[in-house]
Amino acid sequence: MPPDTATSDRPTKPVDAEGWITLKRFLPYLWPADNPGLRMRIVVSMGLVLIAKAVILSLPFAYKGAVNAMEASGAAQEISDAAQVAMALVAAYVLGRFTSLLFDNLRNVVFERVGQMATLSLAEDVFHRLHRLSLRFHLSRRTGEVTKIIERGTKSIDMMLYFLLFNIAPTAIELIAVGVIFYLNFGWELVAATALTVIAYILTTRWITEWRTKLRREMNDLDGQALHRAVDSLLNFETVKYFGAETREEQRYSGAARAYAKAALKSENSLALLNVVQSGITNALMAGAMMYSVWGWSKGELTVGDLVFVNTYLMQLFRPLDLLGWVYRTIRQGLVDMAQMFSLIDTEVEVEDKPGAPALKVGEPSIIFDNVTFGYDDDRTILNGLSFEVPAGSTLAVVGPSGAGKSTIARLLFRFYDPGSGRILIDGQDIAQCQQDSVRASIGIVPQDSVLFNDTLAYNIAYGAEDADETTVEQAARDAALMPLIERLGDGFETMVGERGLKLSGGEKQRVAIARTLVKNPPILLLDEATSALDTRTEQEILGTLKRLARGRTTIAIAHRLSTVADADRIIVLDHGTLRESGTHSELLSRGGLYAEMWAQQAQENREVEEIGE
Ligand SMILES: Nc1ncnc2c1ncn2[C@@H]1O[C@H](COP(=O)(O)OP(=O)(O)OP(=O)(O)O)[C@@H](O)[C@H]1O
Repeated sequence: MPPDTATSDRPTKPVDAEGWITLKRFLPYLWPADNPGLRMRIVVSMGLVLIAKAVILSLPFAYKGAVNAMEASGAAQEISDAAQVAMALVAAYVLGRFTSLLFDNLRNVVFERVGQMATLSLAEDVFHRLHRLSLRFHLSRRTGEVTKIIERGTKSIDMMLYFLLFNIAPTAIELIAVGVIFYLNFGWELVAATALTVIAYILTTRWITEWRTKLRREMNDLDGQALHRAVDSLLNFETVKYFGAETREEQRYSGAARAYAKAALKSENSLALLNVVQSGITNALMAGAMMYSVWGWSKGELTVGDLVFVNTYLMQLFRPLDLLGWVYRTIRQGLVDMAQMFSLIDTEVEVEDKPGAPALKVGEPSIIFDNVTFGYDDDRTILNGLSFEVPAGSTLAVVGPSGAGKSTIARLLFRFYDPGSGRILIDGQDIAQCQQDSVRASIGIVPQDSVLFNDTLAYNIAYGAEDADETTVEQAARDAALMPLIERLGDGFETMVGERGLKLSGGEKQRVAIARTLVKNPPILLLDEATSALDTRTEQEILGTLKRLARGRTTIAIAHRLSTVADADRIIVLDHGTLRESGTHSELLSRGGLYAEMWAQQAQENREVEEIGE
């Protein structure tokens, strides 16, 4: 499987092979190695199933006995004796039914926890995995579709456990037991007829269900697409409004939703066909078996009790068999849903820690890019043999035309990707050989557009460190010059910031991002065009705060507006992924190269803007 592309359907293997693979993956959840308590619950509930089945299998004997006793004729005493026997047998029959129901429910109580725990641990596994997947996966995923896959997959596990243990296994046992009982009481003909019917039933059910599975897959895909359209459209509500595109969005959503509704209808209709075919097969056997009993009775070989006996067994057998069709369908569908979810779990993690990789230890936070070559895709190189050094405690500015690869430097430093060749060293250690968590822990970032959680200001600031207390959060807010805003807001630190922080202005969001980074207190700081989305006045204010943030830290500042980084200790100019120039602002200006050209151009633009302003 190509890395990080799991949101699409699984590759087309034969359905059975895929089903078995999924079932094998599912076994550890069914029989958790680290939880003997749950395994005991499964054993006990299976025991209860067997007891309930044994009771059920003995019932037709009582029923037959009662009917045969009622056929007694002769003296009043004989009839009265027969009535007593029939009465006792009928009582035993009813008691048996009740006992079997009791055990079935007891089994549910014992088993409930197993299903819940299996669902829980599967959901936890998927969530754990999703957050560890690479940036590439998250950039290409569709959030709505992924949540739907998880929801369907985790729901299936409970159903699968239940059906496998309490329907398929006991029904198989019942089938064998009924076969033996029929053989001992009536000979091989009835056994053969029952066996053939069951085989025909299973094969037809399987055949129709395979076809239905394809329909279901189509339906799932269309459902995911409709949900994706809805989520994407709602997330972009601002853009929709800017372009007055409400109707366009409605049409797009409606198109997807209608396609889903059509597929769902097709799937439902195919279900009706399956039910009719199944019922036809089972009723044919019922008719044959009953006629066989009547024929035997007419020849004096069988009693009325035998007719009731056969009838009761077949009725009992068909109840779970009737369900077997539904169970088979549910299991097939569950397998499809779970296969999709397991493929999410199996998505290859692009950036992995090497076994036994040490944690990055930062004493002197120097950064070295040593001949780094990198491309997001094999056919396009973004950084081409890039080398530069940022001494500990200094500030390096990275400038260059759009698309030159500036932000790519930030992503590589964070180890969102590993370089194709070359090394990135922090304090002399190759970050590709260190634990990625430790690399990320040593770097703080203020991106161009900070996205906040839909929670309180305090929550968003405290997010910088797991153990941040109130004092730390307050101090960070003060240092990030957030206090005037917080004092203005009615709920202070407890103010909700809205989805993705939309209730705050761009400058305010950047201040929250700065406060969050102050809470993290990393030795290395990355400013990725941190002020380029702001107006000039807010930019100046935030730049002041950023300078305070950068004090004492090794800083890489990626910038679009050269004036914001003119005082950096060193500036490198990137062009098409290669280092074109490097030096201080004045050195670069006097060199008259790309930097001087960009500087002159931006100065010209500023003058034009000022003239328009006048
Ligand atoms: N995830 C990605 N997959 C494929 N290509 C990408 C990806 N991210 C960026 N690129 C491409 O890599 C090139 C460099 O991108 P990068 O974001 O590093 O440029 P930049 O110099 O920061 O540009 P800007 O100043 O416009 O932000 C661009 O051509 C971009 O299209």
